[in-house]
Amino acid sequence: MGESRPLSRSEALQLGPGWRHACHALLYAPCPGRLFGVVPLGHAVLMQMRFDGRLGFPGGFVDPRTGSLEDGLNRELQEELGPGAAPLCLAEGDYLGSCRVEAPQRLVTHFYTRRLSLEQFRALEEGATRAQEHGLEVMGLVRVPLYTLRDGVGGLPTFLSNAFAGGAREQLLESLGILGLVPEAQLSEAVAASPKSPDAPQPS
Ligand SMILES: O=c1[nH]cnc2c1ncn2[C@@H]1O[C@H](COP(=O)(O)OP(=O)(O)O)[C@@H](O)[C@H]1O
Repeated sequence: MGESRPLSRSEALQLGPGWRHACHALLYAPCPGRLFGVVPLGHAVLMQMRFDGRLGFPGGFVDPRTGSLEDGLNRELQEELGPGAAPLCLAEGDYLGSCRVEAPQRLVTHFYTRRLSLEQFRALEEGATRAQEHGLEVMGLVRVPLYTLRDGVGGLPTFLSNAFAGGAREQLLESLGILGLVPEAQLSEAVAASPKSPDAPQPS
């Protein structure tokens, strides 16, 4: 994946036909539970295990020549999350930002976030096995652990050492900070402690 550069929605939509567009969304809900009765979960954040073994957000390629970005995103969400995604109907107000990447292909990614109730979030999880792409492009949904365990590595740092599709890891980190789901200092510590980070203590 080449270097990714932010650009505005209107700049993105003015790019020529040689550019492909993809929209993805972070869906989240406040989650009052505690792991082992002790560690606060904070929020449930949805990602998915993809067909290629990488983690990503629900969404996919869209064609802005045939409809709005959000039309394309909502269609992809239904294919990947099932009919339970239909009532969500993401809109321009859910848009967070866009990035362009030149290599290996000319791609613009558009990112959205939507806060759900925990009941809505659970209904999505329960319905996802009936989605058209379940077992095909989507192997299953996962919740992102937002906490860091007492060993300093378990939880978010270890989650971040997975393989991610495209710019999904950067989108996750940026939106967790912007939405205030994880304090910035804790995010930076999790990145540094992630077992694949060059700054992390390496196993001897
Ligand atoms: O969560 C993500 N965030 C950012 N880019 C992603 C994410 N998932 C996939 N991509 C990239 O977006 C493009 C579309 O991939 P995706 O597999 O979502 O489309 P599709 O479902 O229409 O086949 C690919 O270049 C992929 O690398």
